[in-house]
Amino acid sequence: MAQISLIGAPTDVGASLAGCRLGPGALRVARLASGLRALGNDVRDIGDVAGPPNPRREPVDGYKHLPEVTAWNHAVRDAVAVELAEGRLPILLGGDHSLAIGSISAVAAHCRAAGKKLLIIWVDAHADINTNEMTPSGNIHGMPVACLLGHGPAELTGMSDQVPAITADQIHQVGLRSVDPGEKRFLAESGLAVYDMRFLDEVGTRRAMTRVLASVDAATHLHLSLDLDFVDPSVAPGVGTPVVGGPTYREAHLVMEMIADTGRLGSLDIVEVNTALDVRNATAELAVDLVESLFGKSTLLRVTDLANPPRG
Ligand SMILES: NC(=[NH2+])NCCC[C@H](N)C(=O)O
Ligand SMILES: [Mn+2]
Ligand SMILES: [Mn+2]
Repeated sequence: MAQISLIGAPTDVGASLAGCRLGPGALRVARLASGLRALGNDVRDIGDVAGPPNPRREPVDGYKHLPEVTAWNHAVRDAVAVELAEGRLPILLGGDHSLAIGSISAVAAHCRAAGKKLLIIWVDAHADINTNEMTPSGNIHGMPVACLLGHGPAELTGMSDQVPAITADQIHQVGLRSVDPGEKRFLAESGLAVYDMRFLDEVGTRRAMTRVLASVDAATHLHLSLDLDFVDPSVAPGVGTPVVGGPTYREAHLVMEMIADTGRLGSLDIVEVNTALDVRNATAELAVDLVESLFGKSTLLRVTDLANPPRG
C-alpha cells in the first residue's frame, strides 16, 4: 500500500493540439483517487499547480512556447519534490508529456539524495527524443527524453540537481512505433534500450517486460512515464498524436501488472489525455483502469495478499 499524492498540471503548452490541459479534470472525473483508495492506498489530491496561460505561437529557435513550458515544469518539479521528500508517491496528472522533464528531474535528484537506483519506463508510441534542430513540429512534448539526457535548452536541461538529469542506461522505452529520422539516429547513438512494437510483436509483451525489469532490485525506484498514446487508438482515442498499431487493452494491462509485481514503483506520470478528442471520457477511464493494475488490482488474489501463502 502506498502513500500517494495526485498533482494536476492542466496545460498543453508542449503539445500540438489543445485539450490535454483538461486531462487532470478528466482523470478525477474517472475516479482515479477512489479507485486507488479502494486498493488500500492512502491518497491525497493536492490539486493543480499553477502556471501561465496557453498561447499558440510559432516556434522560436525550434521551440514552441519555451517560457511557458519552463514555468509549468518548474511548478511540477517543485510539487513532485515536496511529495517525494515526505515519503509519498507522486502521480503527475498531465498535461502534455513535456511535463515529464520537471517530474523526472525531481525524481532523479531525490534518488541521488536517497541512494536509490532510478529506472524509468517510458511507455509511448513516440521516442520524445527530438531536439530543436531535428524536431518536425517545434512541440516540446516531443523533446523531454532529449532534455533529460542533457540535450536541449539550459532552462529545461538544468531542472535537476545535475546536468544531465539522467543517463541513457536509466531509461527503457516500450511501445514505440513513430520515430522521426533524427530521433532514430539519436536513439542508436545513445544506446537507449528500446522495445518497439516490432519487438513486442516478435518477442511478446511478457518476455519484453521481463527484460525491461531484469535489473530491478530492492534499491530500485521505478518511475513510469505513461503517455496514453502508447495504447492503440481504437482503445485510447483521446490523445493528440495517435498512432495505429499499438498494444491492445490486455497487452497494456500486462505491462502494468508486471510492473506492479515488482513492488518498486516510486512515481508516475499520466500524460496526453486529451478530453477534447476523447469519446465519453473513455481514455481517462482507460488510464484509471491501467493505473489500478499498476497498483496491484488483479482478478485473483495475489500471493502477496495472503497471510499464509500456499507452498509449492
Ligand atoms: N508526447 C507526445 N505525444 N509526443 C509526440 C511527438 C510527435 C513528434 N515526434 C514530434 O516531435 O512532434
Ligand atoms: Mn506519444
Ligand atoms: Mn510522449
